[in-house]
Amino acid sequence: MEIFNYLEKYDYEQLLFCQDKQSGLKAIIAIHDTTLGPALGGTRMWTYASEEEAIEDALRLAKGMTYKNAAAGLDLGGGKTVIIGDPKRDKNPEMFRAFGRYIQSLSGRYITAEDVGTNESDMDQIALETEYVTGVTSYSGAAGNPSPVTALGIYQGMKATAKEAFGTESLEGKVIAVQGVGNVAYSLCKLLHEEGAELIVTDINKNAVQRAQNDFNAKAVDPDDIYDVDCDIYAPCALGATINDNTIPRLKAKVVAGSANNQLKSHEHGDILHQRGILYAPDYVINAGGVINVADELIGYNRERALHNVQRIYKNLEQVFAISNRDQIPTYIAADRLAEERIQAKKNSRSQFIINERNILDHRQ
Ligand SMILES: NC(=O)C1=CN([C@@H]2O[C@H](COP(=O)(O)OP(=O)(O)OC[C@H]3O[C@@H](n4cnc5c(N)ncnc54)[C@H](O)[C@@H]3O)[C@@H](O)[C@H]2O)C=CC1
Ligand SMILES: CC(C)CC(=O)C(=O)O
Repeated sequence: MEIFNYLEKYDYEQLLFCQDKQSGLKAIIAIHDTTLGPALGGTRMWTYASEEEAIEDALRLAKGMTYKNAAAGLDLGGGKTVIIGDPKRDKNPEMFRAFGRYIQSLSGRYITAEDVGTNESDMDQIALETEYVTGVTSYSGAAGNPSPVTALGIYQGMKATAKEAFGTESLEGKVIAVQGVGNVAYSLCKLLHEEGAELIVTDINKNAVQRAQNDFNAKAVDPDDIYDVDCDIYAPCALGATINDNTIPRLKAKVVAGSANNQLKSHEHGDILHQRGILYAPDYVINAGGVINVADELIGYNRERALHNVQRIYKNLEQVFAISNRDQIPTYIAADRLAEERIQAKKNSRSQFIINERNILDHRQ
């Protein structure tokens, strides 16, 4: 990868490599855009096939956070971290403390939270070294695990999408295929089950599948079969790029709405969904619940306010669908326009975030 070419092409600000031999930390922090404020985005720990794959993931996820935070109306820019390693085998507290010191060295330009492979205890370790971490449990007024709130946002967004596609927001009796039943999707399945939806689930983790079968009467299929099942809604809740050339022709659903980041392998797959009449709820609009929740920590966490703000996802999606219908464009382009307009408006008066100006962190208690 020609790194500077890539950074220039998609207008990234910063890419940092952080290494700590003693703890085994190998982290990549990508900061995409801080026009709206400090970059907030989670830390993913994953076993990447190569360093290049890890860099690409960090970059793509960071850009997604810029758009997510902008579309959600947050005064925050976009960034993300990936830690290379197996979260089940390679984690240790010192690793997250070392990572926390690297975050601290950025003086607030980047704030972290959980993502795939990391949890509240990891954030608590980071918090021993830096205040620029959210989703922690270790002090009063902490937001804790964002996943259930992300799930609530997906549920709201799925209802808005169902209303647009089926003429009713009710999910009762709808058949919903859920790919990956981890932290977010387990809570999502609970809400869907309570509303009377029929669930078909898959996961590479057999225990996760078993739990969904026991708790929600879900039907289970093998991981690769989830694309072929007869369903109304496909909910990708595992990793990215599952909407691609191989899977689109197999989808029976009328709606794609789930929590995974970067669901479209590339932009053209958003065009193909549009052409096929499959309504796509843009990933970074529908899955903003977690970041809305942890961002509230920055102004003194109030759960009631955070949950109230998460309800905005319903309206944000209605706005995306209205732009898409008005301009006859795919929903992913409509969402990009919404986010880019907000960033551009701010860019007219200022650009990068620097710590010694008034910003969201001024409210931190
Ligand atoms: N946790 C949060 O609050 C947020 C999460 N997201 C995104 O939502 C997605 C899920 O996040 P979490 O639930 O936190 O992660 P998780 O790690 O708890 O759950 C992901 C699940 O997907 C399964 N999985 C992985 N590859 C699979 C495959 N090929 N087929 C079937 N299952 C597979 C895993 O075994 C795991 O159970 C990720 O893409 C994440 O970036 C987005 C916004 C916020
Ligand atoms: C998990 C969230 C709190 C932040 C994030 O990284 C995301 O929304 O993808």
